[in-house]
Amino acid sequence: MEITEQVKTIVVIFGATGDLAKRKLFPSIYNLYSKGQLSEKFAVVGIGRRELSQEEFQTNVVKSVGTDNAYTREFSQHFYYHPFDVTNRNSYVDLKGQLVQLDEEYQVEGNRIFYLAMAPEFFGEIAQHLKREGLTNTSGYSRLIIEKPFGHNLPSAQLLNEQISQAFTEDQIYRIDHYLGKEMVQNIEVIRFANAIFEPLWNNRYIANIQITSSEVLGVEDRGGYYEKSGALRDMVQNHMLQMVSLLAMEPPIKLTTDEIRSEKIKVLRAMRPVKETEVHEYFVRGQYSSGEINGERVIGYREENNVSEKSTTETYVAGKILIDNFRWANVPFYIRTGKRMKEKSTKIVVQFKDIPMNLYYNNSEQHLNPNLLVIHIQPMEGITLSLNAKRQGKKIGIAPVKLDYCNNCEDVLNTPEAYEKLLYDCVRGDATNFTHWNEVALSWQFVDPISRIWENDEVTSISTYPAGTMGPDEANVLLAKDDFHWWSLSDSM
Ligand SMILES: NC(=O)C1=CN([C@@H]2O[C@H](COP(=O)(O)OP(=O)(O)OC[C@H]3O[C@@H](n4cnc5c(N)ncnc54)[C@H](OP(=O)(O)O)[C@@H]3O)[C@@H](O)[C@H]2O)C=CC1
Ligand SMILES: O=C1O[C@H](COP(=O)(O)O)[C@@H](O)[C@H](O)[C@H]1O
Repeated sequence: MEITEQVKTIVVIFGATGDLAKRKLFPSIYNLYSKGQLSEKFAVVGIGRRELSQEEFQTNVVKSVGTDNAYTREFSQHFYYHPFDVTNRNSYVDLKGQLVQLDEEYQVEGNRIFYLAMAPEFFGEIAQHLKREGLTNTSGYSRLIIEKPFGHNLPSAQLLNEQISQAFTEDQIYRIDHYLGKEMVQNIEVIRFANAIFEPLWNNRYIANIQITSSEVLGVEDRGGYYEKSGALRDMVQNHMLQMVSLLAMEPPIKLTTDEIRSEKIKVLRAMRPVKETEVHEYFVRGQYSSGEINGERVIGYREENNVSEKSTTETYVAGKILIDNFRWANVPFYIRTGKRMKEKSTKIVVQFKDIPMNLYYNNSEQHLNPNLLVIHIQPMEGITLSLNAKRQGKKIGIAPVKLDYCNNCEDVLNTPEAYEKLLYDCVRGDATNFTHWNEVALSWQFVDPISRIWENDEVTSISTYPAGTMGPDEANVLLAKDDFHWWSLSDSM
């Protein structure tokens, strides 16, 4: 039986009237509470500027949880609203008084988590006010959860890191990458290191290439302003995609501790071959969605979205080839692609094994055996598929592809905890393994910065478009074709 560790803490959410709090944070805290992972000894203080009464704030919490009954109302009684402008230093004194009072009332033993669910320009200032006004000085723990984006490029990330490091030490800082909270992303490590059949093959002798796709059907929605400055490279590649690459490529850690795992991931990021500015076009492809059709409905192009320039060259799609210059991965391409308004919502990893040395079954050169594929289905379906070749029934030597499937969430789709729920629980327990260390953030920016520099200086006309509802621009297919590979279809059923 799994032993549930009950935790006591106060969580201060900066940005508690925002979208992230409503859609992800309140429901996640509720799930922890209803599963008994949060004890009765917890309180949440929400910060925002708008005027809301205590009752209105608690009603918003109940609404975001989705069920209004005695239990959820009782849950919402743990929530307190404290409106102020985070740039106003004096307000932190009042907040401190409130935390001292709640600490006593809920007996949380001085444990405090400060969750920055706000625009990044406030991160440094909030951290510094928390320190100067003594809110981080407590008898329990004091931790900072920080949302993405962590900077815009390496220099801005360094500046931000310096600011928050004046108030919090590295082991108090929890930088969220919500992909690291996904069940099947966490499973990568287990699939690799708990199975005798994979690890011996997990290298350049047996693997031909690895493909990671994270495609979305949604467009930029109401985030045009943010996305114009970010684009898919900063929004998805710098963080989620490179994190998946590092989990797939890292060496087995000597122990499953936070430091050991992070240290192995950092080595991968260090070994990634830098893309020279002159080679960006050879290794990376970008695209922008034009109008198209998704699920039978017309959708507008990126340049017609709200808060997007009609001449925008911001990429909504990126495909790239990454090489890792170490003994294990020399010459094995890791292909990544991610984009908005694509054909389907899906995150998948396909490990393509090398062909067998000699094909005994077909002596005509037109017929090939399918390579073995290990597919890790991250979302929406969660599971693993292994594609093999087997004898076609009845025929003398006919070969048919067969699949061994494991579906993680087929029985109960609702049972998989949300990434935010898992990450919050990790933070209250002090487990930073699934958060990104500063060195990971810095190395990731170092890798993507030359690419964005080139793209930002490119001619306006140089961005390819792809119709919404497709799998991206054709150049992404050419990228693999140059190496005699192709993208494996996402619609491969489980
Ligand atoms: N939404 C999402 O799905 C995701 C969001 N993120 C990140 O999370 C963070 C928050 O995003 P999101 O919730 O969407 O943003 P929203 O714009 O929806 O919310 C912003 C919040 O900040 C508060 N706020 C803004 N300025 C001030 C101020 N000067 N003083 C006090 N409060 C202020 C707002 O409160 P009020 O309006 O009451 O002043 C509101 O609660 C961002 O860093 C974003 O990049 C990351 C991944 C996904
Ligand atoms: O961080 C982000 O991730 C989402 C995609 O997350 P997923 O869990 O739905 O795959 C993306 O839509 C967003 O632009 C980006 O900021």
